[in-house]
Amino acid sequence: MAAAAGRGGGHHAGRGGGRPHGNSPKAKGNRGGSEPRRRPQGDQAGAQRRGQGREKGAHGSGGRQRPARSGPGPRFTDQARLCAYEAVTAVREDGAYANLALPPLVEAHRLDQRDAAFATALTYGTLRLQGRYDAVIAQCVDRPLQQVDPRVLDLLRLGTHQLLSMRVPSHAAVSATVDLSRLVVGRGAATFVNAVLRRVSQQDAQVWLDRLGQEDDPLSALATRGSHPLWVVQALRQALIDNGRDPAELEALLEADNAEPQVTLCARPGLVTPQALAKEVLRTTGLRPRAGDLSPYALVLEGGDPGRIASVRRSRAGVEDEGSQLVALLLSETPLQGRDERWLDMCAGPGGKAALLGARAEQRGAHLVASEVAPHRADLVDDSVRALSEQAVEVRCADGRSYGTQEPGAYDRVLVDAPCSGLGSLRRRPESRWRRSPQDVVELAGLQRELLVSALKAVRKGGLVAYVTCSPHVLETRLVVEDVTRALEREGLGTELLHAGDAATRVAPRPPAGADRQLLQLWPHLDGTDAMFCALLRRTR
Ligand SMILES: C[S@@+](CC[C@H](N)C(=O)[O-])C[C@H]1O[C@@H](n2cnc3c(N)ncnc32)[C@H](O)[C@@H]1O
Repeated sequence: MAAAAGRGGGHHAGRGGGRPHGNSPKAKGNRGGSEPRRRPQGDQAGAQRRGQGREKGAHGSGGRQRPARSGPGPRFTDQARLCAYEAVTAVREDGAYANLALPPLVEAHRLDQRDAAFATALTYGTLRLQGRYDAVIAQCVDRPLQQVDPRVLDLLRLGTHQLLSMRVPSHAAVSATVDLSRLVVGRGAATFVNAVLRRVSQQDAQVWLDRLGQEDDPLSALATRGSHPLWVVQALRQALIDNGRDPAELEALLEADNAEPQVTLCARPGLVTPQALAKEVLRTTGLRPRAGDLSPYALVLEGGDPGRIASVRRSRAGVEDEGSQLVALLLSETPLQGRDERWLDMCAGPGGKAALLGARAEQRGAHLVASEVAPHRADLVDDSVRALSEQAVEVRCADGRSYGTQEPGAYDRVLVDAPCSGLGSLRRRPESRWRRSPQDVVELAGLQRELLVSALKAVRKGGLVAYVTCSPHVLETRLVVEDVTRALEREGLGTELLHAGDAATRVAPRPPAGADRQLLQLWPHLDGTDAMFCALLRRTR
């Protein structure tokens, strides 16, 4: 059914019967039994970059990794803004992901820490608030934005972000963007950018916000001001209502999506304690982290580069949102009657939850199969669990949909962290809101149903399944659970929906905002986490 990805190939029950993984040198090496299980080279962050480099995004910006003025002649002095421009353009032209495109650009432009932080804030902020800025810019140009050279529009968005959302003095924001325009597009563009940004700079951010969307219906106005596509705003409103919340929270939710998330670490149990990790963070970064609210293993930092922390580099700790930590713990910490030895993470890549579950499995004498369909993401899982023993965690490359038929009733606990629209993690993926469409949600909802069916068949009677998404969209959350449990009931497979809110209250240092509900939904504006969803199901028949 599955191919072993790097570890545990020798004791894999279905090895060789499914999706081949022979292209991976690591998998080959392990099959031959000659490669050491723990790879000696490389840190986690570096390995993630290498792995992600095979995903859409990094290769898209491959042609941009050289500073535009690195050849003969004077080096353009404002490398930070040039770097941000190249990142934003790579996102627009090549479909790159900002989080993958930016690091190699920062390196290529040889930015120091301060400039790297500036370029990152400028790139991410510009992409997140692009909808709002386009509405501002549209009021300052005398033609439809579709008729503006897209490179010039990128420059105008970058300039507008500096003017309205960063602490850059107006004259500096305008003149620096004009200089950049002259360099990357030409003189004519620079004159145009100068005229438009001067108009933008005539009002402050609040005046612009008050002016935006005045002639629209209230939801469209909110979408423009909050810089989200209208269909996303409608879906989020529906999700709030579906979870018994006041739709008036919508504005706060959109604003939370527009804020920079804090850096959260997970001190993987048995590998490093939160206390020891906190000391290490202080020593390495000078920052004093605070304990998490929702996960006993979480530490929250105001900033800093987690790649510098040795425990992170050695996979004893990882960068992981508190919401992600909490939902993994809901699966591992909810009491179970009978055997509790075989755990499955069905959609494990890149491996944050697998590492936390694997750490708990190791402490409890259980065995985790961390399974992922995409070979390069299975490699990332392998990297993320490398501090754990081979007895505790086995990484496989397999389609999660096959477990229900290939290994029925074999597992005691199963996590389905399903591929989803990601509408719950818009803070982290600044461009994703502009890329996704309602059609994506419909397509993903089909796959999510198949994966949950497979999980409920793969778990033994009395066993637990956690169905998780990083989206609050009703189609990807409650409706998946309801449809699947109803359909399986007709086949004679019974399930009981446990109270995930109560389970969260038992696990989390502070109960999340939605702790009163059976289906747990976390919220960026209330919990400070991604909008993770978790349904906890026990198989009864
Ligand atoms: C939301 S991510 C999982 C995140 C992961 N659990 C973590 O905490 O790092 C969903 C993953 O499911 C994988 N996936 C997509 N289709 C799949 C399938 N049919 N079977 C197994 N995994 C699949 C994707 O490649 C992606 O890595």
